[in-house]
Amino acid sequence: MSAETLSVTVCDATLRDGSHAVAHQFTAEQVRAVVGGLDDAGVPVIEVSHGDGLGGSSLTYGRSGSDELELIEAAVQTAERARIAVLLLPGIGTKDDLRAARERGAQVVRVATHCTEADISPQHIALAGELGYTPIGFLMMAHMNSPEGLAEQAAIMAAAGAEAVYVTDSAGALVPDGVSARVAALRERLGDEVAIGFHGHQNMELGVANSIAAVRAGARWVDTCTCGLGAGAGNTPTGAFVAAAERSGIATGIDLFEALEVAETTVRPLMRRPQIADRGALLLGYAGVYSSFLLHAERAAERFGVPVEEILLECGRRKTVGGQEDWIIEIAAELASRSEVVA
Ligand SMILES: CC[C@H](O)CC(=O)C(=O)O
Ligand SMILES: [Mn+2]
Repeated sequence: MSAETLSVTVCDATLRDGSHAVAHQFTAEQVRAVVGGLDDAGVPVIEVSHGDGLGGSSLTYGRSGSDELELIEAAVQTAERARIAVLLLPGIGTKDDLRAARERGAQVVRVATHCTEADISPQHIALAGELGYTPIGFLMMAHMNSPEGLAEQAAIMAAAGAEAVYVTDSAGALVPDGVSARVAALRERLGDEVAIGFHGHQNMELGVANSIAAVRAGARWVDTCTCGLGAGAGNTPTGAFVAAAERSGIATGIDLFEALEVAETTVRPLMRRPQIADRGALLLGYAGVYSSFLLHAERAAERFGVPVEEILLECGRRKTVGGQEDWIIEIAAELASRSEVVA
């Protein structure tokens, strides 16, 4: 296939992954402004949910400032062309959450599991199909499984009815070769009936390069966030991806200049800190730690008076996965008591 014929569906996840970066405090007014701008720019799919997916509002993951169903409804009412997507992690979100979001007009759902636990997704994927969603599988922390192992997991999601399955680099730990190998393995295992997606994080500043590598290896869905707003150092920035894709002969259908306009006028003013790969964020990628652990680790570091880097490196050594946010506190407490013993 020549590079000129490649085209991808971009899902802008600013209003979901970006929710981590604003402590889940998006308002309906902000959702309308962001969705309006992205829709005008031609972004075909826009994801809106708590950062940890439907039902994520909790003490463990952080309480939402606004009811996420109202945010989804605001997005649906604003979008003229774009489809609104939601994220669901079985065990955090429930089947009732899936039904409620569908009633508010969400059309696409990504059912997310750890990269070795696709077997907890079939009932949610099947229900999503019955409800009329486009069901998509989302294999998180993809660096923690081999290409072949990940392909086996993807096959479970595909058999349940997923129309696409994502290689999700939750920790921003993959380099382009690792992305290509995983996408190629899924491609070979799933054939042409099921599309492959890629979701990247910027912890080692490879979001755009990894996304282009994914497309070259056969991915046809790519996740981005406007201004990169997302967990850790953020996600593959929408503007940078659209520009690099255009220069690489990959069609996104998105108007670069309009995407940059919504970035500068609507999303950048919402940012609480710059999305950069500073020491903590970079170590997430290097140590292979879930991007959304960064803010939890920073809070624990302050509370226990220990270096955030030590917490993150220990999370990496323990191979922590999503849902184990409470370990961050435990690790910080242990580090603090060890340093007391030394003193
Ligand atoms: C907790 C859900 C998580 O933020 C999903 C995601 O975007 C990822 O794994 O990268
Ligand atoms: Mn993410």
